[in-house]
Amino acid sequence: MLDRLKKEVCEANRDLVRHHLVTLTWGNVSGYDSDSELIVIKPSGVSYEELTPQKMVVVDLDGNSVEGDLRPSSDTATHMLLYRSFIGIGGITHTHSRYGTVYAQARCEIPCLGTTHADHFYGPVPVTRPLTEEEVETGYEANTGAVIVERFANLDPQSMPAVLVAGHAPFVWGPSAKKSVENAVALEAVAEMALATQQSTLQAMQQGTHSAQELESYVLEKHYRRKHGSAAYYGQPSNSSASTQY
Ligand SMILES: O=C(CO)[C@@H](O)[C@@H](O)COP(=O)(O)O
Repeated sequence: MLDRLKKEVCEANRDLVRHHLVTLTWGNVSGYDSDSELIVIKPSGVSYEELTPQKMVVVDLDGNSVEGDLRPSSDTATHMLLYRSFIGIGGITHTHSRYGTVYAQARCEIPCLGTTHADHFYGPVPVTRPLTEEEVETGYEANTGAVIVERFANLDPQSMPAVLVAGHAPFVWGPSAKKSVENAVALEAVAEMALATQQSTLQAMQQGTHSAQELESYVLEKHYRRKHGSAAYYGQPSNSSASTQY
């Protein structure tokens, strides 16, 4: 059952290492099959090198184990809530990638400072509020999902396929497990560039004479729409990234 998805999710998890997005086992990828309403997710604490499609864990949207001998990722309840809330997403990647996590720990959104960012994310990458002590004690992982969903009350998860959980790290999604990893790669790249941009102007910012310049909204609009939606014209006609919504 779900053999193709298990293979894709296994490869997507292994790709986290290839893209230098994880240290030790600090990250996980899942994929969602909308027909069966089942989630395939990395087993908790297992090294990426050891992963095989057979070791992937299958759970339903209530967290019941459906297949697999290993315990699923400790973040499974967060993934479950995102699949329930952001209808249409097919993959989720959670990492502690360095620059994305620096912004999450600073509890700062990643500002949209240039077209590299605008090509991929339609505006600043948002940061959640911190969880309360009660939320941590009464269902930490599910409540991590809840603060993400709360933050997206006025945001579109299609045009903004990423979030920073305050004091924690990024969660990124997409139409498939593979695409969610690609979005995590993009997030890390724009976070690194934004930090370098902000640091290079830091002295002037401290003196109050300069601040990092946010990208003009019309350039953001142009770059995002070149790659996303019905008016997209980036890439080749058969290239799905030209019409991909996430
Ligand atoms: O966020 C964290 C740790 O802070 C976890 O995502 C990370 O260690 C991965 O956990 P799993 O091995 O997927 O259970």
